[in-house]
Amino acid sequence: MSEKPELVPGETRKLEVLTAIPKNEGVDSAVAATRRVISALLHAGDRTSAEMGAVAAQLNAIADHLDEHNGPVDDRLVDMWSGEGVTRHDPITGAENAIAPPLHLAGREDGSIGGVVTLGLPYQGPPGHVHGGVSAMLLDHVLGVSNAWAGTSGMTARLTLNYHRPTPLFQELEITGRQMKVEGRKIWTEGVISVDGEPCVSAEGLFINKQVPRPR
Ligand SMILES: CCCCCCCC/C=C\CCCCCCCC(=O)SCCNC(=O)CCNC(=O)[C@H](O)C(C)(C)COP(=O)(O)OP(=O)(O)OC[C@H]1O[C@@H](n2cnc3c(N)ncnc32)[C@H](O)[C@@H]1OP(=O)(O)O
Repeated sequence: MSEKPELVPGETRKLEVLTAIPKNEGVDSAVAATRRVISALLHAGDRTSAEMGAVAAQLNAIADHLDEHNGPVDDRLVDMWSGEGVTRHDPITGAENAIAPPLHLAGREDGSIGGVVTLGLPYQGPPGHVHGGVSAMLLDHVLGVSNAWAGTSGMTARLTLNYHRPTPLFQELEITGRQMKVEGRKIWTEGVISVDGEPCVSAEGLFINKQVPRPR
């Protein structure tokens, strides 16, 4: 068994960005524009059918153009799982994933990781607040990356969530995670979503050290 909250003295890992930073060019800016579209379409129901029909035609033309120039899905999968691609496609931090908020994460010298994100309308559950399943998704990922940062990763076997208070939309959320313990193949990891230092959702995960092979 090894306790893993602290790095050993002298270890050289420094604060390090664990997710790709959007470069605001090329695909990153196209994805950012798509996020705007997703948000703008919410409650756009008071427009006329003709206006929205024209919007649908434009969006379909864009999708047709992208599909035409995309390689086969098997090749895209291989690219996603090599090099920088690993942090660019996931649905939480991925700069090239329009459904990612996106959250930017950094590893810290004390062995924890963290990041901030502000969520808007697409992530709403209770009025004006974040959907509980979205919080679960964010925390599952943050716990998974905490494991990568600590050096021993696995698949989520069990995720326990406690919802302490409603998590607001449109306010900066701080999300942190830390690997707590490794025992054989079992990995215990914890994380929290806070606002102004007050916890909104906390998570405890049991991960099992097993990797699904990367496509190649
Ligand atoms: C330098 C740093 C750089 C960092 C760069 C950053 C980039 C980071 C890149 C990438 C980060 C990505 C982050 C992603 C995060 C997302 C995570 C997910 O979404 S994972 C998908 C969802 N999870 C699944 O789909 C699992 C499905 N389940 C399974 O595959 C299996 O059930 C599995 C692997 C969990 C276990 O199966 P078995 O056959 O390998 O092992 P068995 O023998 O069943 O269990 C082992 C032990 O664990 C216990 N166990 C298993 N499941 C349990 C459970 N649910 N509750 C309690 N105990 C359980 C068992 O009782 C057993 O314990 P006993 O050894 O007997 O003591």
